Amino acid sequence: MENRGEKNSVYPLNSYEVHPRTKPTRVFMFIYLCGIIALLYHHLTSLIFRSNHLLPSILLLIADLVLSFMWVTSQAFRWCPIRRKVYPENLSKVVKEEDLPALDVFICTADPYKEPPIDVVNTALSVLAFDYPSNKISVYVSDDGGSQMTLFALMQGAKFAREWLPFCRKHNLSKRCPKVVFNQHDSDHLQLDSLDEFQKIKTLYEEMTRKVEHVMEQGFVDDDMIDNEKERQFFIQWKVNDGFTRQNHPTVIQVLMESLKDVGVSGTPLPNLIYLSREKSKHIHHKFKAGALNALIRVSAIMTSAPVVLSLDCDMYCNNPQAPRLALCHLLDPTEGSKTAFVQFPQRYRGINPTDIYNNEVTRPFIINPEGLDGIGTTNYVGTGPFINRKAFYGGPSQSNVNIFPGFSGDEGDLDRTTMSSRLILEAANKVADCNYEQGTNWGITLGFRYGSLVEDFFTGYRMQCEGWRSIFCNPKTPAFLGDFPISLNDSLVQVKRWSVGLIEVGFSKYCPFTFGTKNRSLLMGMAYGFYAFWPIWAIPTIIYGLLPQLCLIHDIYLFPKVPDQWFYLYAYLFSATYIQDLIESYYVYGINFKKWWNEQRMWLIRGATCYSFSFIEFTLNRIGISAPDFSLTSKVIDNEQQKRYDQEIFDFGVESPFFVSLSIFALINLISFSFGIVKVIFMDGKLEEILVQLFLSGFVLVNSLPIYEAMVLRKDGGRMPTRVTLISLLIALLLCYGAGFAMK
Ligand SMILES: O=c1ccn([C@@H]2O[C@H](COP(=O)(O)OP(=O)(O)O[C@H]3O[C@H](CO)[C@@H](O)[C@H](O)[C@H]3O)[C@@H](O)[C@H]2O)c(=O)[nH]1
Ligand SMILES: [Mn+2]
Repeated sequence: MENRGEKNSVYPLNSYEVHPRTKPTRVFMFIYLCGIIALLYHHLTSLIFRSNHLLPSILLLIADLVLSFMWVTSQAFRWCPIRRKVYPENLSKVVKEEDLPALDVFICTADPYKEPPIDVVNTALSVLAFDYPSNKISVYVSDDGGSQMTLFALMQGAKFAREWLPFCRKHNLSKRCPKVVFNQHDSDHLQLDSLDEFQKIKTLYEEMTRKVEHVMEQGFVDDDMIDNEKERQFFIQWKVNDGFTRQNHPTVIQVLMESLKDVGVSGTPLPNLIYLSREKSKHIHHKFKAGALNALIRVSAIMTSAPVVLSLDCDMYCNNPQAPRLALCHLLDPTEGSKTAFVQFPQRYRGINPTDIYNNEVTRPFIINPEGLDGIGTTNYVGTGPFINRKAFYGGPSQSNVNIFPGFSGDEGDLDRTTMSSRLILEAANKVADCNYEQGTNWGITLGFRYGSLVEDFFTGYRMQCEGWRSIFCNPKTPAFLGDFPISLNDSLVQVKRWSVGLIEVGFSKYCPFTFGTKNRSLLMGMAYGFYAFWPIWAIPTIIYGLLPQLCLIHDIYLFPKVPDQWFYLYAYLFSATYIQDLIESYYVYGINFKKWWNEQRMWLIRGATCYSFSFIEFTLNRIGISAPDFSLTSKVIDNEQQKRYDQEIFDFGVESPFFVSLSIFALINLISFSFGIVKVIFMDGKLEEILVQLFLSGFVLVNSLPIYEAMVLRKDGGRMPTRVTLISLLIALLLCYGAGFAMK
């Protein structure tokens, strides 16, 4: 095992080691590659010499070509995975507390009804309470929902913060998100004599929650919810503008807490808290989250311009107040720090059920692959949880003096930042949040978050790396941030569909990783990012292997080598080796138990049969102008019924979604084909050795589909498969079974 991270320094900030599995993995890579080449050879010879079922043979060849392509490109993740350690205890020896860099935190929210304002407040409070000098923290909340309720909630949050932040510090709480602290009745770690204090602050929190809920019920901020004239002024824009809607409204910037003016109950300084709702107009596209973040970058550049930026989704609260110090162990590294664009903490979630039925943890792309990318210096950006070097938004690591405010009369460097809420500062900040400010500038092209993909995070991180920046994966035992995730199958698939559309957008752009990435960075990076950019093509082998052998079986067409045939063993090897390697990696290296792993592979099949193929259709429709890209925000509101089913690990169908029609068709065709095969072998003298592979494939899908059959016939609850979906899929499945005979023969 190597340990190349520990520099000559007496006080190292970080170190890393290469995974011990790297060498055996490379040997396996070579053996498996030989298997793939043999398989493709077999395909070609059978196509040329024994082409009795031309169409199915070509389709199988296509499926295997796609699988081979994905396998080859994904080896970039396995080439040199590393694991890092940080030594935050050494930070104080390298940099004085007062010299720590300032931190601007961006929190994005977009809809008060899908993202409850009280949760946004909780996220903001958890970050305001970082174990970091208060006067160096500025939290900016971007509200794309343009909602007075969200502003009201944050205003209440700022009042509560005056009590909460000193309280966290005094008792050195290890969790600082109020909702979490109060929910788990976690007062154990407090001294007995401070329990009173705990109760008192809990009551304050509950009062705040009640007020916010009341305003949510009303749908607006009533005068009697406001304490004084100053607060009334906060909401003036909603009052004077009759046409204030979420899509059409002026910029609202409100400084809710100002470090230099405000102090907490104990006289300690407080961080800055700023509410921003950028200007929106129906006539100018707002570019979703990327647009919101670019407005945040500019506004914060005017108001505080901290060298380090943290970007969070509104549901991602801080679970470890040490997080900034962990990130600084990399960003302040004497040799590598200045080349580092961002330090990414993984997306982790709270409340995942024990076997993670929808594979929300997506361990492979979120934990396993990033360790591989880290080894080649190009960890991917996942939108929430990265600590970013502000310079990386403005150009490559060697670039300097970039004008980030084109067309701006005042020089932002000249602005006096000592009073953040001065008229001049606020005027400038308002100007750069205008919806037409970016027109004719490089924002979204070479500056800030790049436009053109629904996964602005992936795209922007990738472009930074092509400019020469490196990035780092930091995955401490105690997750730094925890977030929400969709708890119904349909919502989960809708989310993955959005990601898929975004990824294909990158794949089919002029920045295609295979060409642009390889040229500007490295072959391994081009392969890894290319793998992601074409991720949804996994749909092709899933559809072919999930339907074709089954339909052929029904029509007595046998596609695979018979059992004692040498080629049969090749198929058996390739199939089992991938599954076993995946299982070993998941189980031994990442501690994922068998059930979780099984559910994970099931979700890959489900995604292949639903959202991946739908994302291709959506991407095509967007390209030819029939539809437009849509962000389809994930709802973070909890439906009690759904939550109950989720906690009991019961699949939640319930809605009449086209995804479920597609899924049911797969389930039914495989059921029919498997039954047919069994009947054939037992009662009609069918030869098992001839149909074994096809029977196995049907059986494999069948076992994976058990929850679907159950939801179709046995269940009565709200999460059952809607009857219409079952009937429509049955009809289509029967038609396909019948029609396949004509097509294949
Ligand atoms: O027009 C928009 C749309 C979304 N958001 C915010 O974007 C975040 C992510 O939205 P969510 O619906 O939760 O999507 P997820 O799929 O959970 O988000 C993942 O995927 C996104 C890219 O599709 C990344 O931006 C996110 O960081 C990443 O967590 C939320 O905070 C939203 O408030 C905006 O600010 N403006
Ligand atoms: Mn989310």
